[in-house]
Amino acid sequence: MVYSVKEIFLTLQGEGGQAGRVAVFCRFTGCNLWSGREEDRAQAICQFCDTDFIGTDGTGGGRFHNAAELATRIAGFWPASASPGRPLVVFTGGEPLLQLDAPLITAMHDKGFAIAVESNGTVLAPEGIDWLCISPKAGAPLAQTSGTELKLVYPQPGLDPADLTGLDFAHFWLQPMDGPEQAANTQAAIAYCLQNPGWALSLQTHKLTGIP
Ligand SMILES: C[S@@+](CC[C@H](N)C(=O)[O-])C[C@H]1O[C@@H](n2cnc3c(N)ncnc32)[C@H](O)[C@@H]1O
Ligand SMILES: Nc1nc2[nH]cc(C(=O)O)c2c(=O)[nH]1
Ligand code: SF4
Ligand SMILES: [Mg+2]
Repeated sequence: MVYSVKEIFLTLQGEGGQAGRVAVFCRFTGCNLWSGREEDRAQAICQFCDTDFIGTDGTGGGRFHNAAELATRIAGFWPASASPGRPLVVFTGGEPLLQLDAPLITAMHDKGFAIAVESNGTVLAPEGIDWLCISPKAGAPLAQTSGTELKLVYPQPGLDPADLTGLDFAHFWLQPMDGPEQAANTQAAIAYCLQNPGWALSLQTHKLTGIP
């Protein structure tokens, strides 16, 4: 398997239940719900994406010819330190489950990494993911109905949070949709959580702090 990677970087997980934890982010190229080109956004299934996932030209990006090569590159971003903690990689994109496979999961575990994934849930996840975050999209079929956390970008016309609470997740987050209505969306998400305490607020803390 050749892996196409937009970028690899060390940062703090900004969102969800692991916010604040140091992680190596590996952002795969490509998504099944949008081409990534601005001229296609209005026709895309997912129209609010905040991410550039085209190409392999980002920091640490490239084409990796096997799992060992990519795992070695990812592990190289973890700091050598007196307090190394448990290394964590977050596979995202684009849609990471179009590329993440069993050999890469095994290669990361062999290097001592815990594996987190950010997925839109349209593709079934392989075995062995330690922290699976699913973020459903209105108009896209949800195939992966279990995981660690469900993180719903809110609001999405046609996707009511109440229709998701029966799914098999340990945590349910509402994440305000970033964009021109970000302030109003944040207030709406807070109001929804206050009336529906099964949901908690996820802020994109990396944007608040200005880190990647
Ligand atoms: C860029 S996506 C990549 C992973 C995967 N394709 C997905 O959608 O879950 C990473 C996370 O950012 C969220 N996200 C994307 N655009 C957003 C926006 N405008 N406001 C808030 N969250 C957003 C997604 O829902 C997802 O949870
Ligand atoms: N710091 C930081 N945290 C994140 N959590 C999910 C992200 C993503 O784009 O998948 C993301 C991201 O892009 N940066
Ligand atoms: S599914 Fe994820 S990566 Fe794809 S366009 Fe939507 S938010 Fe962006
Ligand atoms: Mg992001």
